[in-house]
Amino acid sequence: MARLSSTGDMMVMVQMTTLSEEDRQKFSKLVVDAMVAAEIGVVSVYLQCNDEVCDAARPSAVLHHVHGQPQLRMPLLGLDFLIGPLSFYQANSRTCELLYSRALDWLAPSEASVVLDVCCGVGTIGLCASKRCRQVIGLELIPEAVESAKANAALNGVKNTDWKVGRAEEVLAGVLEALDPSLEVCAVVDPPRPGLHATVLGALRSCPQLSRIVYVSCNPESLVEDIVKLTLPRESDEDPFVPVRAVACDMFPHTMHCEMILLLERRSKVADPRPKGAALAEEAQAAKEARKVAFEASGAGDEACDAGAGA
Ligand SMILES: C[S@@+](CC[C@H](N)C(=O)[O-])C[C@H]1O[C@@H](n2cnc3c(N)ncnc32)[C@H](O)[C@@H]1O
Repeated sequence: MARLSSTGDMMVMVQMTTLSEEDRQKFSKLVVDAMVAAEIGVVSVYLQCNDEVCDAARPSAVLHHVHGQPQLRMPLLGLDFLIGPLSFYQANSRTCELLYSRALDWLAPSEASVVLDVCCGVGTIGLCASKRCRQVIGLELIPEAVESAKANAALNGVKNTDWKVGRAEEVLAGVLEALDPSLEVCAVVDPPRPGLHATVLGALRSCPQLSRIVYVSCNPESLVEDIVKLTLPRESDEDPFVPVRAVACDMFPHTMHCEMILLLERRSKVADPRPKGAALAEEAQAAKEARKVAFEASGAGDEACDAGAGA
């Protein structure tokens, strides 16, 4: 892994199989000497022991800091972020600024609102939002990233943030329950490729204080699945989200991949652009589909078929 800051500084993490102490020292010297001699701005080098057959090391993989700074400084939208080798950071710093600016413009938090930063990494989006809102609450799986988020808040003099380490699917419901019900809430979600856990989608959808979601996604397939779960009308709740606008963001130029930003708002807050008759017909059809899906999921359909077969 090589990570380049806009300052020209670079962090490098080299994976190797587990070596004896003596061999590791020799290998480390070769790597560091070569990188320093190359004069390409390497200011931090790590070795990671990975005995797997793929490059995704286990979270418990042993890490050795063998040269320079333990963290890399990444300036972003007027703030500074210190990041370690295990934390996620957007691959393209220039496009990342465009993406976060657009995401926060669409989120448009009021000064009185709480911003949830779900899958917050080192806290970049939440910290960039912190000046515009009352409080930021970040949720993140990787402990190193949460420690960086806390350190980055302190580094930038930001005091209105709270960071929770753990799986969003285990932490979010408790966070929402603990919120003062009079507060307005909006959320940025930026999950990994598989998208959000169903529990997270359910908690977001059923939180009445939550008026707006900005979904940042690196995988259009899981994005679509999650948007359907947030927006499909159901008989049990009156105010689902509706997709309002979306834009693709070329985070990975010269590849087939792109990042998406999608804004969702509560249906009651959005004027329906469809002609009235068409809207009613579409909703009746959607409700019919939803009833069919619920009926099939309950297994009642199978029982009916079985009964029919036996008759
Ligand atoms: C695409 S990255 C986005 C990070 C951050 N928002 C940013 O822009 O730098 C997704 C983040 O979600 C975290 N993550 C993955 N699964 C998670 C889960 N179940 N609950 C909370 N965070 C999770 C990853 O560790 C990673 O930091």
